[in-house]
Amino acid sequence: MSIQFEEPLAGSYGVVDSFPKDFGYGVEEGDIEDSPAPSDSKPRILLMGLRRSGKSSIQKVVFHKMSPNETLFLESTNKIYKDDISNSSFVNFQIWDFPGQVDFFDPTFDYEMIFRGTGALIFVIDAQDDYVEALGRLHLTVSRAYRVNPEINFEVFIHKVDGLSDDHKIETQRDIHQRANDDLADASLEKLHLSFYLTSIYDHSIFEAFSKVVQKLIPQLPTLENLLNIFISNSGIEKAFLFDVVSKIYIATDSSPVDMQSYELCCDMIDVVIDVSCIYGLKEDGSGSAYDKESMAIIKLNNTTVLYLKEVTKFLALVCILREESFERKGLIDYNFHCFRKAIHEVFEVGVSTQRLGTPQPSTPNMKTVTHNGTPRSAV
Ligand SMILES: Nc1nc2c(ncn2[C@@H]2O[C@H](COP(=O)(O)OP(=O)(O)OP(=O)(O)O)[C@@H](O)[C@H]2O)c(=O)[nH]1
Repeated sequence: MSIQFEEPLAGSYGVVDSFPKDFGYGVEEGDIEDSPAPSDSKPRILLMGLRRSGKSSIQKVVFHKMSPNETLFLESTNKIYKDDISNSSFVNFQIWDFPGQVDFFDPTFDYEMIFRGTGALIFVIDAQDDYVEALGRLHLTVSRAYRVNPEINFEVFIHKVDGLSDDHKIETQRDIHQRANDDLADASLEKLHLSFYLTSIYDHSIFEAFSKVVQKLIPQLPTLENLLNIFISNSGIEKAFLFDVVSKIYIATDSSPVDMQSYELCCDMIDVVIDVSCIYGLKEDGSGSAYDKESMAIIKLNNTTVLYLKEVTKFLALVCILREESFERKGLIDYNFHCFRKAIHEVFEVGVSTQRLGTPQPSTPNMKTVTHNGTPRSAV
């Protein structure tokens, strides 16, 4: 079904007719990267950690739709595995999966080059294992990386927490947090900030954590949040997520708190829509796409909640949660959505024209410009 351009209904809800003209996008003030760009210059997210901590599993589950059980059969990674996911996803970066122990003293390992082009370094710690060695490795890795590039976001995934009780999870997080920060303080690296997440591939926590990591690398995030806030408050919507359809990570949401259940509901909706579309939505000869401009879905739950999904760009979908009574104003919601969608496209078009005009690109974080379909593009 195509997007409708209905007249707004009169009522208590306003109409989003004037999105701010200044979307907050622009080239940030900052230094221009003066070091030579590495040949492989897409922004990077590095996945590091001890052997068998779960790095490859995370990458396969989040970006390649591998089911968690299948990861049991993954073989150990022996060399750096570069995964370029930009063709299928909004998220235009490379994920580098490192083999367990990286030897910083190995002369063939050019860690300076690697860290220079890195946006985020995710260090995975197996919470089901003794983590003393992992903490030592974490310290060595982040302190080296920080010296090369202090702009990297350092993210620690306390992983495999599906095996732990709730109390044990909290205790483990507290302990790891404390020890890691003590090590940094001892090395006078208090300015190095570590963010911690409890993750597991057996639930949505890994997608949530990855969402937060990616969001920090999107310079337009405040603008997107602002647009979502305006959209939901004028449409009687309770919560809205802007999803990268392929990975199911959300690249932005409105500023009300995210509860895990709502996020899971929206993820499940995307799965249902794509699965049904793959089975019944393609042409008879199998051509066509499971997700395109026409993609939209409405699911009414038995608790008077409605889930509403609509296409925003080739890679992005908006998924909203609202009450049945608010959905009676569907015309208004669709009109507002139309304005919202237009604004999102404009946000990303500014990026393209800025780039065409040859405006200097900022150095960090590494995703500063975007292509037409909203894909951030490296400015390294
Ligand atoms: N219980 C549990 N097991 C997990 C989780 N994530 C990964 N695993 C398991 O951990 C084992 C190791 O996973 P890998 O992804 O191969 O680990 P890796 O860090 O890439 O290992 P190397 O390639 O040797 O560095 C596999 O048997 C996975 O099934 C998780 O969230 N929970």
